[in-house]
Amino acid sequence: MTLLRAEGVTLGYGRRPVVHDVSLDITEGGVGLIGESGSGKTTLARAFLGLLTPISGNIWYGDQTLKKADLRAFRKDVQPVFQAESLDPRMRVGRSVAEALPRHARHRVAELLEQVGLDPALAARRPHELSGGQRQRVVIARALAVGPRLLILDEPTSALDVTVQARILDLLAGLDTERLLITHNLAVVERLCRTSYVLFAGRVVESGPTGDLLAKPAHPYTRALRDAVPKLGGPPPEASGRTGRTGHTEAVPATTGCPYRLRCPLAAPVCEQPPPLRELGGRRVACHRAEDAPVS
Ligand SMILES: Nc1ncnc2c1ncn2[C@@H]1O[C@H](COP(=O)(O)OP(=O)(O)OP(=O)(O)O)[C@@H](O)[C@H]1O
Repeated sequence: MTLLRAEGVTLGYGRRPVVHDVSLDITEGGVGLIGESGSGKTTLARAFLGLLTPISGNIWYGDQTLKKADLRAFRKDVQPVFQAESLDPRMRVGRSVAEALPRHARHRVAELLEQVGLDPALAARRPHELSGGQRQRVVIARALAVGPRLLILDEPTSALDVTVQARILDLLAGLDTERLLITHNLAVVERLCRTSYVLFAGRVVESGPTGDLLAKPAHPYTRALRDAVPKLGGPPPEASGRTGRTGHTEAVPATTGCPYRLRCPLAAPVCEQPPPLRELGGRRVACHRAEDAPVS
């Protein structure tokens, strides 16, 4: 049984739904949630952390819905890793990590800092006295303090330069916790997630093994994302002239039929009908024209 899973979850703010009918299992080997800004990734992450209650559908923690689950056990099992800016700027980082530990285990700060590749002597510094990569390691050490089984990582490396990013990804890949990783960068999920879900306008448009998604995107949006993201270790997006987004920001999502149809090079009259999420070649895809997509 998977530790955490969403079943037909619709989420929103006030009465406005922004995530629609998403089902997602956090399976072994890492799960990536990919999509451009505003696609609903963080909203879904908040629901998985129990910070947002679904309008409909359920988040399951083992065999219980989050509503009925033992929240103490949940908070120990599932930990968020946010961006380094979430550290209290006034607090020495050793204390930040200590606060995440149970009282009887506060002596473990040095051990946790070492686990994330930091010199324990850095515990005496405040966040602004560390590099961006070091700060992100502190955030990871804090998340590891309670011995979680699953980390939920929201853009954990997006503020870092490419080489530092690669080292943080190495660190995350070496941990024996499960992970749900949220990013707009396919190169990051390629490194850390066996399975990926692509979100567009709050809907899953494609999901399946990450390697297959990248090698042969079935959905035109996955293809656009794949062709836009900078490669790890490659030139930064500015230098390559790529944005890391799809580059088609002029067309807003359609509110009827396929949400991607106003941007889609394959759009046809059939796309005015909502595409069901269907099995295709070992993955699930919500596209009427998936069979007509060029193969590559
Ligand atoms: N607190 C909020 N109140 C109202 N609307 C919100 C709130 N947070 C997010 N939204 C809206 O919900 C939608 C999804 O936002 P969300 O932050 O989940 O997207 P995202 O994919 O994580 O984007 P990004 O990559 O920029 O973080 C957007 O339209 C956003 O404007």
